[in-house]
Amino acid sequence: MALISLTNVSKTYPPAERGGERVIAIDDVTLDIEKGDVYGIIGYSGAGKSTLVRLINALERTTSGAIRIDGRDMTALPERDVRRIRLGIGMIFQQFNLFNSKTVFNNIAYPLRVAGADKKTIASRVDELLSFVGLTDKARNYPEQLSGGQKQRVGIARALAASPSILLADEATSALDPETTSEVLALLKRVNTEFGITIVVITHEMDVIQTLATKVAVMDAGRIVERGDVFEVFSNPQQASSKRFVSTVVQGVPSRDEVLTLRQRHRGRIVTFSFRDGDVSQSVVFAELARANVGFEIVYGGINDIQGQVFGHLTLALSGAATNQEEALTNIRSHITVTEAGL
Ligand SMILES: Nc1ncnc2c1ncn2[C@@H]1O[C@H](COP(=O)(O)OP(=O)(O)OP(=O)(O)O)[C@@H](O)[C@H]1O
Repeated sequence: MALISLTNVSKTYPPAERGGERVIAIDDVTLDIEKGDVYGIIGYSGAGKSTLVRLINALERTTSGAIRIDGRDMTALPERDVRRIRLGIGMIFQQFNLFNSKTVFNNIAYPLRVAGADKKTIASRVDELLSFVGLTDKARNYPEQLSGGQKQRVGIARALAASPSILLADEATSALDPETTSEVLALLKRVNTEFGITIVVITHEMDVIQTLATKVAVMDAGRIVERGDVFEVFSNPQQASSKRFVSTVVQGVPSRDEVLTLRQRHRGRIVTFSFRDGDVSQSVVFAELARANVGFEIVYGGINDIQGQVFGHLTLALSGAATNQEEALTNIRSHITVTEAGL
């Protein structure tokens, strides 16, 4: 049984003004997240990612459909029971949402106090968490005395205080610089592997997906348009909208504007070859081009590594007779994916 299970979930908001349209933020989403998963939710701004997470946390109620946490339907339970289940779900945010008037110690202690834990239990649990996030020496400091990365580490410690089985992370590293992002991602990885906590991460950052997520769902206009293993979805997206989104975050795919510039610079046909671990080597492409007497220039490219599995894209401007180019591309297409750049 999935730890988090959404069945035909929809969420609509009333129109912002009289006579306006209702906003369909989530549109008939069915999704299973298994215990131990790190599930990435990605997609353009406004796709419905944050709403989805607020529904999982029951901070908002669904318009229709069921959300089960460990088999219990949150949408059918009274508020008292929902509150108890919510204690088992930690949450971290882009802007950290710490209490600025409380010390680091008291921020982390807060959920334990709300749950009615005694002083001794609180002290030992907070010490344990401070040590886990590497901030033992900051216990008496206030949030404003901390760097962004340190604040997020406090956020993580606070989210873990009540020993949740699920951690929801809404753009948790988007306000951090790349180095600090790596540190926080490494910490989240440990949260998953050492404590077995299931993590749902909303992000628009490739780093987060690359280093942390095991599975991913791509959202577009309130729907999940594609889902699955991270490497599969990123190296070979199937749906037009996920192709579009993925191409904006992976290395090596020229954007539409870049393709326009490439077309101004090069007269020939411009094609992108996509390689994945386990495919034939790039030398097959060059051999087929040479065999058909097709000239080329390498005009764009890049490699992506997703937890040890590699895929990449190479864009070439071709020259030579059109029939020769077609013959070479037909042969290459039997080995790897070939797309006309910009399509
Ligand atoms: N409380 C609300 N009232 C009305 N409309 C809302 C509300 N919350 C979200 N929406 C709308 O629902 C849609 C989905 O919003 P949501 O914040 O979930 O998207 P998102 O994918 O998280 O975007 P972002 O990446 O920008 O945070 C948007 O059209 C948004 O305007």
